[in-house]
Amino acid sequence: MKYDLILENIGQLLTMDYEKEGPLCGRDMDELIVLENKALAIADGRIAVIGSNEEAAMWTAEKRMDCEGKLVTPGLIDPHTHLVFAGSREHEMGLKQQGVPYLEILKQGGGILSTVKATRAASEAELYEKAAGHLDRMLSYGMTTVEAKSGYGLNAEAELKQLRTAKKLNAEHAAEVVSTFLGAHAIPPEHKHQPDVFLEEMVQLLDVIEKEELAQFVDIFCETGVFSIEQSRVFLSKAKQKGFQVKIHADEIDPLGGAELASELSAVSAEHLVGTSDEGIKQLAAKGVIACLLPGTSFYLNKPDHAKARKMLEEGVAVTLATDFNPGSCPTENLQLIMSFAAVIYKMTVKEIWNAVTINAAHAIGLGGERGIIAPMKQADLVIWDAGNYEYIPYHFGVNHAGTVIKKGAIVYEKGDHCEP
Ligand SMILES: O=C(O)CC1=NCN=C1
Ligand SMILES: [Zn+2]
Repeated sequence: MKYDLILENIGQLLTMDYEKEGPLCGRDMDELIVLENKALAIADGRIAVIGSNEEAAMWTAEKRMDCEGKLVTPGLIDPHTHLVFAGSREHEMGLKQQGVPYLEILKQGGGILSTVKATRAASEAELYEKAAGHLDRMLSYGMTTVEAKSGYGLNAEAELKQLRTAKKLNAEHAAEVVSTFLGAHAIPPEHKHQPDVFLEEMVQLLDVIEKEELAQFVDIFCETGVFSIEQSRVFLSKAKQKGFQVKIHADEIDPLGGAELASELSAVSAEHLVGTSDEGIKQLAAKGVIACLLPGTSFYLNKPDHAKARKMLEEGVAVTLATDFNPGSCPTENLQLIMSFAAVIYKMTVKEIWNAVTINAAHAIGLGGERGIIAPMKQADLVIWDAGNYEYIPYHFGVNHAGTVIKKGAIVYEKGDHCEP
């Protein structure tokens, strides 16, 4: 048969353990399937066959790419971003440098609420154009699938505007976008003294979100001065009753016990987890809740503490990593940089890191077994890296190592200057 594209002379091919049912947990994360000197063929957007270079010499295709001994991996997956928003918050850097805490800026009507003001004022077209630019950059970093949360609308009209923008991006942009409804992201000024009335308004939105298929997941910012454990429990339980899977921003600043609540509700994932207790970590492992860790955020907020990734791995938790891309607490689209932070700050091994940004990230956004792996008949989302081995990417930090990015079998990004490592 004639294939569409053949990649040959692949130095190292990371397929990830695609025969594994669920995400990799604990010590299993420190295993990596690395195939040396391979070739693969793509047809109709899917991996057709993986073989030797000698076998590939007999294959025919529209296009052949000589990977010159470079590393090829699944496309990176970012399971936690706030992609769709208007405005920016560079002015907050000065406040943070003066030691004004994140929650204090929010309390004074800044932070999330200043992004809410800009997002409410923006049109859907303006939100789309801005988010598409960020998505272009993510794609250039090798990030082929991205989760996008709402949460800068905080009223029916603006939340739906954000979610419809994300849905349109998923339909039209080369990258894939998975949506999460985070209407419970903060208490808007108009409901400052009646948070429960606001939460009920957000619950009422769930029917139209489900009808228009605008989100697969529902999330809440469970935090001091935002939403309590009890408010989070009620809100997420109502979302589950309506058929949504749930996630939770948990223990980001104060250790309220969000991880324990995530376990109680069998959430798909619990996210941030900087202050999570040892008991909370045990419960995450026991209930198979994926820990989505965001080292860029605790770095950028200059936090003295970071999520206890090593403890989580020792306890058998499934860990994934994400940028937490947002205009306030982590304004970076660069998941490769997050991989470096995970190595330095969390002391995660490079094998654990690669599993965290591929196979485990896929499971955290409902795409387990479909994305974040390279296997026959699976969608061909791949990166050819400007590097000869998988250790090089987190090691050489702060730059973009993606050479060629392939989404559904099509080349969607090619770096102009192929700089040698
Ligand atoms: O500050 C932001 O805009 C995003 C954020 N939500 C919860 N933590 C950070
Ligand atoms: Zn977040």
